[in-house]
Amino acid sequence: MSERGTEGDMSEAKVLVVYFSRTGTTRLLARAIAGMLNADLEEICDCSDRVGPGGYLRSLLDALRRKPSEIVPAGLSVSAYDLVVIGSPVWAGSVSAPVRSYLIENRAQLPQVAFFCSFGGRGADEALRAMRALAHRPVVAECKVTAAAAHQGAYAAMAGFAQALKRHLARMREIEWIG
Ligand SMILES: Cc1cc2nc3c(=O)[nH]c(=O)nc-3n(C[C@H](O)[C@H](O)[C@H](O)COP(=O)(O)O)c2cc1C
Repeated sequence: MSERGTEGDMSEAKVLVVYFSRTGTTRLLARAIAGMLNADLEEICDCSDRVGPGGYLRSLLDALRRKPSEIVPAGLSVSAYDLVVIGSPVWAGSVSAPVRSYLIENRAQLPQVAFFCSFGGRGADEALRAMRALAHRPVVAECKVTAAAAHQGAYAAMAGFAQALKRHLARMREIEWIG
């Protein structure tokens, strides 16, 4: 499912924010960062039933087994963007299965990447490490936000993350002009 950003002061850099969210927390963060970067937004939809206790258990097992899940093919092509920002909930101290699949399926076409995750209280660094390893490329910036902070609207970390990404994109533009 995709939503288009509007034109603004970041109009020269094309940014896509992609995320998976089982219960809405990572979606909150994704919408916030997409707004800050005037980016397009795409939700990863997977084909497994992840609702309720059964869905929780299925998600936990997928994560423990480091098993990618079947996902709906992406609607927006990552190769059309200068930067792709990818967000995942932390599952069992790692990346969620749908984001694992997305990274595996799209990594050959990925431009520059940045990652964020939402989590209950532990395992965010490991999840970000797993995302880095799956992407097979250097990462511009990373951000982790607890679910509690996300639901309180505490987006200071996301604002700092967005600033770092804007600075990076501005530097890239300068290098292109000089080159
Ligand atoms: C299967 C499963 C495993 C989880 N494992 C962890 C974990 O290892 N560490 C943690 O801090 N939170 C863990 N959580 C909590 C989620 O990371 C957290 O609630 C997150 O913000 C949910 O994002 P979402 O609402 O976008 O799905 C887990 C949640 C699920 C469903």
